[in-house]
Amino acid sequence: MATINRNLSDYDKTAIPSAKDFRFGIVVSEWNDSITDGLQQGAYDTLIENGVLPENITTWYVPGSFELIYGSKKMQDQNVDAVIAIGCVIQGETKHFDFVCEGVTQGIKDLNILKDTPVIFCVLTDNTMQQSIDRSGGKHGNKGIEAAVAAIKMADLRKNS
Ligand SMILES: Nc1c(NC[C@H](O)[C@H](O)[C@H](O)CO)[nH]c(=O)[nH]c1=O
Ligand SMILES: CC(=O)[C@@H](O)COP(=O)(O)O
Repeated sequence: MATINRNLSDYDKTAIPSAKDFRFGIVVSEWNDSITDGLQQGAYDTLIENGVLPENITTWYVPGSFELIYGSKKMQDQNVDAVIAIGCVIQGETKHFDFVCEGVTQGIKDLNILKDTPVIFCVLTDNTMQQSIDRSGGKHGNKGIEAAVAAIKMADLRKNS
């Protein structure tokens, strides 16, 4: 289902496990920070709304989305129950977009395989800035909210599996 057919901020609050005992790491790319700051705020607020204590949320910043791989790897070692990797990659004039998107996708996938702390992929890969605006608190909701919900669910699965 395409994003335009659902709002990224919508979720069933009755279907979220208790998150009060969980610790979360958030790694945020500074590239396109007008977008990633909105994604981070959405994720942070959603964690708090679902019972996570502020002192149990650690937030780090990295230069760009490609550095989310290393930052998330180090965050996995910080005694957290899940990591949220936040970035915004926007198509430019060259193929660099393709390599950054593929690299960060594969890198975060690898972290989910190699270590036992889930890393949530909250990376926008958009054609235009407007698409990013629409998905970071605009008309299509906030992907940071979606990512925080996924992080809570995966932390709960990790605890119970
Ligand atoms: N063009 C975008 C980038 N590019 C930078 C890379 O992510 C990386 O920081 C650089 O290649 C040095 O390793 N990053 C984004 O997050 N978003 C972009 O649109
Ligand atoms: C995703 C990128 O690295 C891209 O925005 C850089 O722009 P350009 O392809 O014009 O160099």
